[in-house]
Amino acid sequence: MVTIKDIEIYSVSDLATARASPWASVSIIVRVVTGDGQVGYGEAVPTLRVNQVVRAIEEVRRFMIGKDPFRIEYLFREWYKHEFYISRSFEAVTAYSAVDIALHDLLGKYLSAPIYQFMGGLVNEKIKAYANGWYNDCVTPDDFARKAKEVVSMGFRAMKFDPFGPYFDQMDEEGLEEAVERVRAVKEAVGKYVDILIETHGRFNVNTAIKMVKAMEQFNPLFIEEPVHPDLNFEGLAKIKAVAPGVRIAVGERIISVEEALQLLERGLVDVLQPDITNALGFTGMGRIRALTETYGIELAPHNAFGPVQHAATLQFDASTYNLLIQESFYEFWPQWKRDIINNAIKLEDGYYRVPNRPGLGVDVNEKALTEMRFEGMEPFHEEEPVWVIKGTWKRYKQS
Ligand SMILES: O=C(O)C(=O)CC(O)[C@H](O)CO
Ligand SMILES: [Mg+2]
Repeated sequence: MVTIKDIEIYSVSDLATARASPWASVSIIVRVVTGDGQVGYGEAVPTLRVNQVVRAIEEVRRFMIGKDPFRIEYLFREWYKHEFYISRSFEAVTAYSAVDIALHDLLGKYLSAPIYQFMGGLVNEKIKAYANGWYNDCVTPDDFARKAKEVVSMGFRAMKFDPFGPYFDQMDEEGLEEAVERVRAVKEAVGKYVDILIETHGRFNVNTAIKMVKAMEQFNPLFIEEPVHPDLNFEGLAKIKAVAPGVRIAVGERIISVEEALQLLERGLVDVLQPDITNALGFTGMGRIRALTETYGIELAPHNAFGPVQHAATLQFDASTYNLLIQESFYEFWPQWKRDIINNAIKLEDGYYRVPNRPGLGVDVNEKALTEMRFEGMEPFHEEEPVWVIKGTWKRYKQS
């Protein structure tokens, strides 16, 4: 019988080159090794949790060693039985998600099949992507317009950005005006047929979010994301739906269970769900969430903001997903060290990624990079600019 011999955990970074994405300036990669020498890779969420997540993966490792890696559903159920807080703990969930991704990678390698083959088979050979991480240091509308044009020239037909500068909870009239001007500049720069997606990062209280959504409706965004604070704010989302029923609302990057997805869906408050394979229980959780969204007639736009193993895993999931709207990608805007973690990059062609059809995740992890880039400790913390924004954008450009 094939058994799990070890789970190696690699925190990797080169803080000197941390660019647009402070929350992902460290990548947490797991490497599951079997007794007969095969390896599978997974990835976990770092966002100001690196040390805690590494400890949580060590706990999953304690349970996994000696087990049969192919009993994927059984292993999840067994760990669910032991891990008392798995329905409540982000750290417990991202730790398990990373290992679940690696188990699928392993299974694919043993079966000589890409993961999409046993997630339902190939539905989409090419995945439409939207760019994120492209607008670091953009402050004025001109800054945004210039970079947006560069994004289009790379082939992207869709892009997401957060135009809200340094506002949190509330936003005054000047703040709203600045945000509207930034969005208008991007829309004019990219033209009618390139989609714009407005990121809010769960910043606003309900009253502010309502004003914001009404002001942004004129730009026909593909969706507006996390318009209110992210604590499953059903009442807030309901008020937004009531005043702007035609605006598509996306949420879900922070959900950690299928049950949380259900709570959003059954209330009819969400138009696009954004589960993340690294914090929604890996392929096991994503498959269940996908079935739910199909039942409710909701589209998926998986969140994908951390690293290259997540990127490859998400594309495998997308390949077998019929109700896929669009796929987020930071890949083109990552620093080189992060791109180097994968040897055979998945290239963007006219705004689409072609899904690799090689076994497992379909990519080769650069093991040398994992050891050379080893990093101990947490990501940088910045008093003025929260870790979750694109670097250099927590600013106003008008001085009142
Ligand atoms: O990619 C997104 O949609 C984000 O919101 C990016 C982040 O700030 C990130 O996910 C924080 O962990
Ligand atoms: Mg987001």
